[in-house]
Amino acid sequence: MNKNTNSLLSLENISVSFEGFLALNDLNLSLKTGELRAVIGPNGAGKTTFLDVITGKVKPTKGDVFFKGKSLIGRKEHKIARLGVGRKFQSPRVFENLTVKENLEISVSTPKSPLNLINKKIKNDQLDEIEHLMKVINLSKKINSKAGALSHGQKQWLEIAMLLGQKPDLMLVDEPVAGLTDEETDLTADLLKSLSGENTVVVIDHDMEFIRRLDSNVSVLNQGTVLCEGTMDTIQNDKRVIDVYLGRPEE
Ligand SMILES: Nc1ncnc2c1ncn2[C@@H]1O[C@H](COP(=O)(O)OP(=O)(O)OP(=O)(O)O)[C@@H](O)[C@H]1O
Repeated sequence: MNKNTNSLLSLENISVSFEGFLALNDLNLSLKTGELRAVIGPNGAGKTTFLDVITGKVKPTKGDVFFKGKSLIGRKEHKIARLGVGRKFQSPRVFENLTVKENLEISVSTPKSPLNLINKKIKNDQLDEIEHLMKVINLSKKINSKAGALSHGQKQWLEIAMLLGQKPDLMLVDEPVAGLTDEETDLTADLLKSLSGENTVVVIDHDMEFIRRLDSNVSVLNQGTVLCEGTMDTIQNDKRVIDVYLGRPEE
């Protein structure tokens, strides 16, 4: 039974064992609809495994995951995606030889089929949606550019828009600013921040300036469990977080 009935997502007492090694160890974490949540932690803390459990890629050895009141345990990855969980991996996966517009056409087309694109069966409301998405990611001027010609940051934003086009109820975004310039990093934070409220978003990253700019609640993972949760100011002043992750400024 889902204990957190107000939550969109809740992981309850989740453990994952890889041949006896506990990558997740009794992890509890829940999210409300419309929330933006950052998840940070040292290398090997279990952040990727946490996402893998939600998407059904990894099966927990213990515990339960509830999404929209339904248990996700035992469901196949594509079924979980169909239930409304969307994931963006670290490196952008856009179609480089297609234009920005064509990439977005694929993401908003239903059912997803290249034939829909070839036949130009894009409905008016889908065209409105594409226009809206291009404004969200500020790429309206690049509408007819090949995705392959975009900067790394612009590709990341295009892929975020493609994910948005699928209208998931939950977006999982894995290290979106790795390799981005400082300016692109700030713009990515502002973009993700602007999505909260209408969208529920989990962002994993190591870049603390980026996490601060998200201005969201932060969950700190360590050794497969949640060490601390709260605002950036709260977690930055938490002795346990300083000890295991942030470190102390050099004297
Ligand atoms: N398939 C696997 N088999 C064995 N051990 C694994 C497997 N996947 C992950 N692990 C181990 O589980 C632990 C958690 O890994 P995970 O990738 O979730 O951490 P992370 O917080 O995402 O780390 P990073 O910040 O380096 O990406 C690590 O010690 C990792 O070596």
